[in-house]
Amino acid sequence: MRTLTFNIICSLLFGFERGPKRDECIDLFQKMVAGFWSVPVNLPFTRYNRSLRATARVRKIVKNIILEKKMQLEKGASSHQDLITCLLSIYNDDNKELITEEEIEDNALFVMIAGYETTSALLTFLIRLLCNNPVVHASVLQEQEEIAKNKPSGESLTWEDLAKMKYTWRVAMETMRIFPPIFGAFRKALKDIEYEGYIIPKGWTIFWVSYKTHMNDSIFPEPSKFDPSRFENQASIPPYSFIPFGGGPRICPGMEYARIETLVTIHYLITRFKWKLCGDDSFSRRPMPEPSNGLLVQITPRKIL
Ligand code: HEM
Repeated sequence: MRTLTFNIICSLLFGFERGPKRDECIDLFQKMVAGFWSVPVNLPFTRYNRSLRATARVRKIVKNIILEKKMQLEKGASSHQDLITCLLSIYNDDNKELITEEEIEDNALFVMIAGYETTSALLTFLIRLLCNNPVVHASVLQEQEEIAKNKPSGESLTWEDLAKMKYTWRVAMETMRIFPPIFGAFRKALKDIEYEGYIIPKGWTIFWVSYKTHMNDSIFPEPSKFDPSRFENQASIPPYSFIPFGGGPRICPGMEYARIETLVTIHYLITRFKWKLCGDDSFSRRPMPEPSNGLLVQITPRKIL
């Protein structure tokens, strides 16, 4: 799933298509991300050191992509090909580039990271859940087959089709409630806040934890039960209580992208394949939730409608 989300983000956001360069990049990228949560000891044999070296090479690749795009733009290519060409084409009133190449490089890397392990964690846990829960699997399959059978063979999914995937998205939301890919983030208290008898002074840094809120039984009754129907009436869920994507002005800007990526992937997976779990079912957080020994599945093609 990580390879899939990485490839999607590369081709959609950077116009970086299939090929040996992209394959090299995913390998480097995995080494880079592995070092984010390592002890920062910079010696040749450490994970941290491998991550630093991989980061330098990924940066070089992204820098070259930016230069290539810049040349294409100078030759009259469209400024709306991908994220990089859009960022390169933002000018100030004096017709000067508003964002430096270094900033574009940083943004490109940040978006790659933010959209890589998050959606892949959601997809992995959805695949696991669909194995373990035949009733939910049957309902998702029914919804997706209904959409597939009304399309001429080979026609891509449309926005209208995505809007029809209501049950599938409720299953994804319930999956994120129980296994939020990001377990929390930092905020700064703008004023003194009283919380359950404690004062959090203005200026303090707060770490909000989505899992705790999602498991609060006064908001989500029987919180350990997997029940997608709790999202049928979303107006009944109090604001800032379902927060897999965070909230407020810094809410995840990739939320819609993640929804589309998830729905499209599940559509093709469930209508074309059957799968069953082969390995053990345990998982841990490192810090993303992930199956402890990978999610081993046996996958077989289904008869396509
Ligand atoms: C299931 C998938 C995803 C989940 C659960 C998720 C979750 C989150 C969360 C919890 C935050 C912090 C929000 C806050 O502080 O309030 C965040 C921020 C962010 N996400 Fe996502 N995300 C997902 C997918 C993506 C994708 C696909 C992209 C890009 C294509 C993306 C780009 C970002 C960026 C750029 C930020 C930083 C926003 C800022 O600081 O202003 N995310 N995400």
